[in-house]
Amino acid sequence: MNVLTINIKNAGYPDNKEAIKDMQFSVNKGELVGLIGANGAGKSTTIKTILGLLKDVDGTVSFEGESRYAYVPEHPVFYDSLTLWEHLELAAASFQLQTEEWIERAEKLLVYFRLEKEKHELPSSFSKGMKQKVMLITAFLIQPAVYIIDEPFIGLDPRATKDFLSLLMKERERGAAILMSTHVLDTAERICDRFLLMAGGRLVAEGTLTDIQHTCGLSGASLLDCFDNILERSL
Ligand SMILES: Nc1ncnc2c1ncn2[C@@H]1O[C@H](COP(=O)(O)OP(=O)(O)OP(=O)(O)O)[C@@H](O)[C@H]1O
Repeated sequence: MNVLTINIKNAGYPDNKEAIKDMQFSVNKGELVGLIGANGAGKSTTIKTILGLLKDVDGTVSFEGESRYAYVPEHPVFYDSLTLWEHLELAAASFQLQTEEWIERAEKLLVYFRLEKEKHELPSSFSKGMKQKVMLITAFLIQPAVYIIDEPFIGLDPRATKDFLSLLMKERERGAAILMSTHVLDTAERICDRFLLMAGGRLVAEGTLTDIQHTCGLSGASLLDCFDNILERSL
């Protein structure tokens, strides 16, 4: 079942209205889809389009029914005067989560990501990885139908990456649909069900690793080798 469906003729910015073109794809319930592409390929623009942040959009983005989504940005943003816990309270209030339920989940998530001691501190003073963890905790707290995650691996240490991935897999088992942009192709290759490869603002290949290997005639090749091959051909 499609939870998120994108059908974009073009989208972009006032001075670059066609930053992405002809993007059609969907993300299904319980599916983890990797959005892959070199710098400037159009991944963030695709995500901004899905989030409704761009004015210059010719096309449609639809979420199934009342599906709620959580967005985890690459660069975390916080309210300067709110503590970590107050950020969680704000998220819980915005999504009208049941008090006892969210508090129990929040406490567990803080322990899981080893931030329980910093509960009443201001995230604006946290390290990069700690800030990223707060974003992840907020998203996992909401338990949305769709996760949109922009490059999650850069700030996280190896243990936090492992913990994040195991929670993400649990969310997928729960039925969450996940769209995740990343440059970390070996991890993406290991965890994603399907890939969307972008270059020059367009989708240049999509499917499972086997589909993509088939597209470039490189049976058994890594995602990185397939991606290089496709990029060379699309130049
Ligand atoms: N605010 C903006 N105004 C005008 N053009 C922009 C803006 N942001 C991005 N672009 C252009 O849109 C295109 C796609 O950029 P985008 O940020 O979506 O790439 P990306 O795949 O997310 O790259 P990266 O991996 O570096 O984050 C690029 O040509 C870029 O120059």
